[in-house]
Amino acid sequence: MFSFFKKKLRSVLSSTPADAPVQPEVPAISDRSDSPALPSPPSPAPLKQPAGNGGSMIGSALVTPIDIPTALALAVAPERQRWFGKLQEGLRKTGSSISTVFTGSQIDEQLYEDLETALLMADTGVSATQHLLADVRRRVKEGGMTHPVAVRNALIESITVLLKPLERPLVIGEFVPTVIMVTGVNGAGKTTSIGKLTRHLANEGASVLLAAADTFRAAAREQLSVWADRNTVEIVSQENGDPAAVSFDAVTAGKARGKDVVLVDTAGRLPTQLHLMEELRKIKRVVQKADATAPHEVLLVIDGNTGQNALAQVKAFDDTLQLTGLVVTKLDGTAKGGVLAAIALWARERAKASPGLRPVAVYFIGVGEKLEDLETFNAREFAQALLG
Ligand SMILES: Nc1nc2c(ncn2[C@@H]2O[C@H](COP(=O)(O)OP(=O)(O)OP(=O)(O)O)[C@@H](O)[C@H]2O)c(=O)[nH]1
Repeated sequence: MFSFFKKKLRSVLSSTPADAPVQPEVPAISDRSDSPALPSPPSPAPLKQPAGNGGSMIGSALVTPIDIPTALALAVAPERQRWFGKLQEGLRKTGSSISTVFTGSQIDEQLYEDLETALLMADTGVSATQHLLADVRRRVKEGGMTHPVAVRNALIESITVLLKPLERPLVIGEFVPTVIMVTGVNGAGKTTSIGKLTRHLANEGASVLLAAADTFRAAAREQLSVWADRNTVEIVSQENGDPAAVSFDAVTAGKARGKDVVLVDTAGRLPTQLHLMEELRKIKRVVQKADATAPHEVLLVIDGNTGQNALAQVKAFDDTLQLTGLVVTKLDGTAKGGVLAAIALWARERAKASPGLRPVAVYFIGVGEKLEDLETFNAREFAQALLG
């Protein structure tokens, strides 16, 4: 069983740099009742009460508890095996054309040519395709392999090794609150993913404050609320307000109320909309003003179905914001799942070119619209599901 989040003790981590590599196997938030996983929240600061609506004011923003119908019972965490089945099913379109390459009886140049074509068709991109081909050839040679099935296994290894650096758990608890800024193009799955994350966090006992910095779309707040858990989630919103001001107010409120997590939902935008990209930069800057250590995560949600276009988004948003992580949605039914390999190669080159930057992780991947359709990313599992 995989934990959805990794928790860290603030005291333990005070000697650890924020960008230090994360070590695996730390207890999950779910065992917080047995361990001092998350520091006790400080006493909430008194908040200004607005007249007559039951909410409270943080700066100019109204903070109101979200009312969720009780019929929405908390979902039980899915078994990983069931998830693997879903992932395999979701990646079938991408994987099946690659797998047919290995149905012959010998390893020859034709096989490598077919593999190259299949990887390119899966939107792996030229560089990652060349990288994988060279690595597979080396493995085949060094291993003295003679049967195409062995090439398939070599490819699983090559993909696993390439993707491995992207595999890192999202850490909650090192900072209180952990401020997570979520960005992406319109329709990538931001609000849905934030909703799922919120629900998982709430299920594990973490208190969450949502900043509705998507001030364009009124429905975004309602969309979030159906995922949220009664009493553990509050939302800071401001109709037609300034997204940076909403974010500032939310982080301030999160600190005052000792929330475990503040999730900042931003409006969708294209990297070509420069003024909107500048607005994201401003949100990040203003969040930093509210908490000098924040944002602790800057996530980009990408639609896996958009293949190489998703890679272009990653590069553009990273240039603007210095991303720390990705959520890759809509890997169900896509023929373009190879883009993960392209992202991994980009991340590797980024780490070489800018060793001072925090590496970009793929924290979660999504294969559908339900809560259980978003899970933590695991490199080997992904490679096996792809070619399984
Ligand atoms: N098939 C599939 N659909 C998904 C997945 N994740 C999200 N969706 C759907 O994608 C659509 C867009 O999702 P939203 O969460 O509204 O996207 P958004 O990025 O917040 O959109 P904007 O607020 O317009 O920027 C919705 O219909 C979601 O249900 C996924 O993993 N698989």
